[in-house]
Amino acid sequence: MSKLGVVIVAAGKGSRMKTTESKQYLPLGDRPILVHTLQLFQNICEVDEIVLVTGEADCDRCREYVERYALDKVTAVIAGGAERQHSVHRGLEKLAAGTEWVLVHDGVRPFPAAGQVLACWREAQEHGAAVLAVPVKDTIKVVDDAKCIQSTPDRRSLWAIQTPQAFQLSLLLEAYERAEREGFVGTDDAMLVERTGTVVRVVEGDYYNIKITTPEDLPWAEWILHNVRGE
Ligand SMILES: Nc1ccn([C@@H]2O[C@H](COP(=O)(O)OP(=O)(O)OP(=O)(O)O)[C@@H](O)[C@H]2O)c(=O)n1
Ligand SMILES: C[C@](O)(CO)[C@H](O)COP(=O)(O)O
Repeated sequence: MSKLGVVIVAAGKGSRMKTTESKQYLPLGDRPILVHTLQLFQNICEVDEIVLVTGEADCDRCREYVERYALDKVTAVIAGGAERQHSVHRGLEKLAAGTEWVLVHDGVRPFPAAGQVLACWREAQEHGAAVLAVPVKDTIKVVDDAKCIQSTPDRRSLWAIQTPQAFQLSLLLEAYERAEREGFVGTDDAMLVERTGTVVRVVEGDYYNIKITTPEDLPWAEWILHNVRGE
């Protein structure tokens, strides 16, 4: 039976949110944003294990959440690193022996649809690596430091990449170890796999799977919680 592990990263400072409390702990409905995310993966029966990576100072508080919300798939709460990539790497190394597949997910994305999470995993099972994404709606342009437009990529080829990102664990660990050896730091996990020559597939998700990043995202998240995810 292939074991599926999830690494949820929540060790960032949330600086763009401009709050003293790190954004992953801000309330969404009656509980922290991070708890919603943890509960979503807890409730996917195919998930065998969850490793939570958070700030050093927040490990005890997260262990309390694990107890309070009966998150019994959380097998470890560990401290992250300076960059998201470092946090993910620490989480990967904590997964149980025998874990064949891994989903890497942002703790501040509480709304992926469970069916789409599983579709992403199925695609990775077939091809080794897959990510959830949505077609961009705006025209995207490359702009230089002087704020002058340099080019306009064809919008039909542009996708906004989300998480979870799904991988065969051995493939992702190899990519992480190579990136570390070469001093490469990317902004998502797929980048590290792409640079090894492995093709990463996209699975179309939905626009509700937002990454809560700036203050404007908070009322939108409350709306999604009450009007889409049915709380
Ligand atoms: N060193 C880091 C940086 C980020 N993350 C996590 O990666 C996810 C996506 O990162 P982002 O939205 O950029 O969060 P922050 O880095 O906290 O935000 P900011 O860039 O505004 O500081 C978040 O769940 C964040 O907690 C992490 O675990 N470790
Ligand atoms: C991983 C990610 O959510 C994919 O869109 C995004 O790259 C995270 O970026 P951040 O700056 O760490 O939020």
